[in-house]
Amino acid sequence: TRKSRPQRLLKAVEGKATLGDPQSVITAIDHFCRHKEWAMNVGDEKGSILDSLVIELSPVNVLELGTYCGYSTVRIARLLPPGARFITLEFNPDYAAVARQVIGWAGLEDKVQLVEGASGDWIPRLREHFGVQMFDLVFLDHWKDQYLPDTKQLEECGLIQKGTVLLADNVICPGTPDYLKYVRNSPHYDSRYYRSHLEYTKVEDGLEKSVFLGF
Ligand SMILES: Cc1cc(-c2n[nH]c(CCNC(=O)c3cc(-c4ccc(F)cc4)cc(O)c3O)n2)ccn1
Ligand SMILES: [Mg+2]
Repeated sequence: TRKSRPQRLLKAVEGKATLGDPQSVITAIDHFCRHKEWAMNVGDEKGSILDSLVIELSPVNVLELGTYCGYSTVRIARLLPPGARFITLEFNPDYAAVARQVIGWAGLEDKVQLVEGASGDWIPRLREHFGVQMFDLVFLDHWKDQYLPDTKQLEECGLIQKGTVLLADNVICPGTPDYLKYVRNSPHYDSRYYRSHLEYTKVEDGLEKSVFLGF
């Protein structure tokens, strides 16, 4: 059967990128998605905003919801300080299989723990299973209707604490209206919108950065 889009994206990485060079993997994926086939990676424009926030935060414990092909996983992992811990959750086994190879091609497999399964099932188990107490940064990029319930579950499990930064992709397109209303109206979050565009297009989209102020 014909290869899937993630598999074709992986072929583009293997054909163009240099093994062990994260930037070349990022460049190869952006080139493929801009000139060959669009794919739902965070992309280079929003990716640069993500980079600057990761550099500024220098987080030790990072959670990503929605690995997809591992593009944002590579963008984040390449900037983490030594000894940082990065867990990324992927629901779709085919996406996860491609992401493992993309992350491996970037030489970042030792920095990332890719966990397969639904966010709702894994969040309550992250502390006892991975020994993580709280996250400094959570990148939300999975099913858009899952952003709010998963944020509430992370709060209830104590994995979001004072100072934790939530960074949400696609708050305009496809849109996460209930999540946006929650973080913007809650007295427990200081929220800010970084205006940008839907990856590889001129359509408006952006990232919402929300700092938890504690209960
Ligand atoms: C752990 C866990 C993980 C997941 C999970 N893993 N991977 C995903 C993918 C989610 N991402 C998207 O759907 C998405 C869509 C668009 C888009 C599409 C079509 C358009 F026309 C315009 C925009 C753009 C984007 O940037 C997106 O990120 N979900 C799900 C559940 N549990
Ligand atoms: Mg996205």
